[in-house]
Amino acid sequence: MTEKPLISIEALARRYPRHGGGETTVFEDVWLPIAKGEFICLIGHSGCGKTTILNVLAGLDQPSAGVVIVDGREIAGPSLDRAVIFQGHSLLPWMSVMGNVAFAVNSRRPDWSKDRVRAHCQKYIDVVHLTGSEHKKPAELSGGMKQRVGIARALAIEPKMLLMDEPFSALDALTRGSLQDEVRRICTETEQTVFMITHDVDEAMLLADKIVLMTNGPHAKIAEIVENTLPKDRSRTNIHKHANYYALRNHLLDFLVTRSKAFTAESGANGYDPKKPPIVRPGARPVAVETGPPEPGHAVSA
Ligand SMILES: Nc1ncnc2c1ncn2[C@@H]1O[C@H](COP(=O)(O)OP(=O)(O)OP(=O)(O)O)[C@@H](O)[C@H]1O
Repeated sequence: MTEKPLISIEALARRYPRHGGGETTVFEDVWLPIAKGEFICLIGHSGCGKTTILNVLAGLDQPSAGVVIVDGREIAGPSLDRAVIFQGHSLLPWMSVMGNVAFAVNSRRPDWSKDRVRAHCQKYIDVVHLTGSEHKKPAELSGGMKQRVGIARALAIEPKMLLMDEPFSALDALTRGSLQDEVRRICTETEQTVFMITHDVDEAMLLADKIVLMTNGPHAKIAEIVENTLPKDRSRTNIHKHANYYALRNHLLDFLVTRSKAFTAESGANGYDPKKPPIVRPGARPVAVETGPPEPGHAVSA
């Protein structure tokens, strides 16, 4: 990354006191630059600290060491610059769809007129295809529709960064698929910067520009940053037809099944530097070699 990142996670660590004395280091030495408009998915086994990192980015948790810099400033607490979409939709049950979105927009733009807020909210309600349901209360909506309201609400405050913690995991497969497509379309169109946690390799391959792989905890770290080598115009229906699909998928699965456990030994042999985790492009030809047919397997660059 040559330009200055929008967000910079630097030397982040989280420790908790251990029963009986001492402390447990969940993760440490986590470094990650995130460029404006980038869609990042974080993948790692349960307990490696993904949600904790997201909470630190949101300003809802304090790191034990390290900082998060957004637009050149260290973050200190929550901000409407960083909107969070959780697994549960956390809507205000007594308010309509419009009311829920407007509530957030009013907090962000207290100087806006009622009409301006309404028009702005309507734009995002339309974007998530909830036109016609503006007056409905959460109890009248399906799980997928509620999640759409959560997405519209987060997007409507036009945050610098959208944070999502497994936002689709509680949905049925059909709803999940169509919402994934919508989120991808919206984030691409609006150049939204996104940091998302998922356990789903296929979801990460569809949505992310970069897939950040974490080693198992305790003492978890970023093992690799995997660049998505599939074309930008990918969709759920054509993604598996691309030549890089299996190289990318197999690389991610191999990491999760095998390499995430043995990473300490592997990294010791390879001169791993947590400040600059290796950048991997499965299926792509090595960046320095621009002639000849694409290489099989995957290329690695530091
Ligand atoms: N308040 C706390 N006190 C002690 N330990 C905690 C506390 N909060 C979290 N932890 C521990 O920190 C570790 C990381 O938790 P976190 O929820 O961030 O992991 P995760 O990678 O998001 O897991 P999952 O994929 O299961 O959601 C866990 O082992 C958890 O037990």
